[in-house]
Amino acid sequence: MKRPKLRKASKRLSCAKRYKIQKKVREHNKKLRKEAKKKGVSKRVKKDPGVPSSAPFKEEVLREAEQRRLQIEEEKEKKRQAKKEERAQKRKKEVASKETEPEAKKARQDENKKHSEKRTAPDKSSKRFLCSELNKVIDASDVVIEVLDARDPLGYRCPQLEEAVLQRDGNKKLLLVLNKIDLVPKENVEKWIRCLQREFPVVAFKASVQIQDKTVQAKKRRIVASNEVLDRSRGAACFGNTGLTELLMSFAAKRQNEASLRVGVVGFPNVGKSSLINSMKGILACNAGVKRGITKCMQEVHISKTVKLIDSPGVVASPSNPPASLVLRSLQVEEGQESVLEAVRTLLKQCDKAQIMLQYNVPDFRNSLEFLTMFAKKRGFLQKGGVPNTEQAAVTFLADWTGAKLSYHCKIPEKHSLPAYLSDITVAEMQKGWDLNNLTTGNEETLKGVKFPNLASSINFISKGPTVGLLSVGDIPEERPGAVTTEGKEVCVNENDESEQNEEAKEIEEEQKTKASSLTKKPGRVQFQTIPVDISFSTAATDDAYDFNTDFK
Ligand SMILES: Nc1nc2c(ncn2[C@@H]2O[C@H](COP(=O)(O)OP(=O)(O)OP(=O)(O)O)[C@@H](O)[C@H]2O)c(=O)[nH]1
Repeated sequence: MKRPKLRKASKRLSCAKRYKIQKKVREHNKKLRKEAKKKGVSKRVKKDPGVPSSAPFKEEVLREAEQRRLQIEEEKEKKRQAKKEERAQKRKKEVASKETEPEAKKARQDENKKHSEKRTAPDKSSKRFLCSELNKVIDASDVVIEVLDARDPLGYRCPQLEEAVLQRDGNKKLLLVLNKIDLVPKENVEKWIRCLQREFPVVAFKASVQIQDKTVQAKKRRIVASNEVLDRSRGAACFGNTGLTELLMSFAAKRQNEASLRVGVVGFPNVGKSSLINSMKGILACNAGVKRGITKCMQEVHISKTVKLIDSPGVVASPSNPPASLVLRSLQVEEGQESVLEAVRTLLKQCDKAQIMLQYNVPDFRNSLEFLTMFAKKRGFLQKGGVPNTEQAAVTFLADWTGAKLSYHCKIPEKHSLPAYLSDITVAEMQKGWDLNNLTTGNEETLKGVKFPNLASSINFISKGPTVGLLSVGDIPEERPGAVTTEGKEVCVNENDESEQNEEAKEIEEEQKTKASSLTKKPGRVQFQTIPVDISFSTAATDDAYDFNTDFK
């Protein structure tokens, strides 16, 4: 009898055949892996699952991880710097050996070098280039406007710049513009105007920070279809521009010169030079922004037939200034000479801790790292696994201090004396030619229009006095990449700063101790720390601060 046919073929195999197939599959996979290795394709990295929210001591674990990450980064940075130095030394040796080569060859090489230098464009970010551009602006100007940040007018003054303007030929006039007055209490602004007026004419100014269109056509279009709500917002409003324009135009009209009045706008980086020019022109003629050192070259902008404004790069601050001044007025963070975390530490030391806690809505902190960790959480600056991004927090914090938001103010010096380069005669000379009555009424109108923060919501900042600037290209040392490290920072220490330096050393030591202790801890054991930490990851972190400026009636 014939057996009925099965519907499906059986999967049963002889062992020999099964082993043969398995062997073939193994060989095929091996081949694929080999090929991938040759191409450099590595295995997919497993995703970090992070710390689960239910885990006990999540805060401590995250903080430890962050501190470990920072230490690893620091070590990497140190290694990088060491390599750079090694390379620089090698280069030096090479140069030294070349010097011993025959004279004729050397001369030929020099000639080639000269040619190539001529061909290559100058490095626009170099301090020497910025300094030479600034000098060009001073030379080309009839009137020089020194822009000061109203939050620390004394700190933003540069004696070397003022002296240079007074000493140049052509009877140049110097005018002080107190910018960003909307970030300072009114009574403080008034006192500063009175104080500074003893030396030079002062104009109070609030630049518009929302000018966007770049062309004159766009400006016309904007006027036709203006959005009332937008234009009346605090940022878009500009005060003091009409007064300053009239002042310059009346000065230009009094001159017996047909050429237009050239007005150089100078000051430290991010003080608002470009914003001032844009506000006076009414369009975005110069690039402005929160980033420091945007302006690299001089730029002329006609604001009327008789007046021409010249934008300039920021004054180069001398490394001999106190660290707090350098943090706010030099570009050392942008140039990589100082880490942003260190800059924040220096800055925090200048302020009242309680006011910082109130302003940023954070609980008490022991050091800058702890502050930044809490600040990062408040703002929602988190990395993978919920680790607070302290670096981003530091950048934001620093931008607040130099940019357009944070309100802080400095006290006016009790005693006033003229600086060495100014005499009563020079002061009188500087006041000549200006319509001073017009200037006073213009300032009064500006002060009436601007919405000021009140004293209670403004941070009390301790000014370090005028900042030393480098005005002569010869004073600026040749820049060697990576030559200055954070540890080897060249800072002039005067007697007053000594105690500050000791404090700083203590703080660094404390921070390092916390790092070291967290690293030596045995895995699985969590140590208790009595740090008040806010664990609410509120999305409205920045909104819950009480705004003292708003009338909630
Ligand atoms: N609140 C406020 N912010 C201002 C004012 N003027 C300028 N700013 C802001 O300050 C920052 C710097 O302004 P810029 O005009 O780029 O400063 P700058 O001096 O030209 O800067 P550099 O190009 O670095 O030399 C920007 O974020 C501006 O929005 C002001 O009157 N009030």
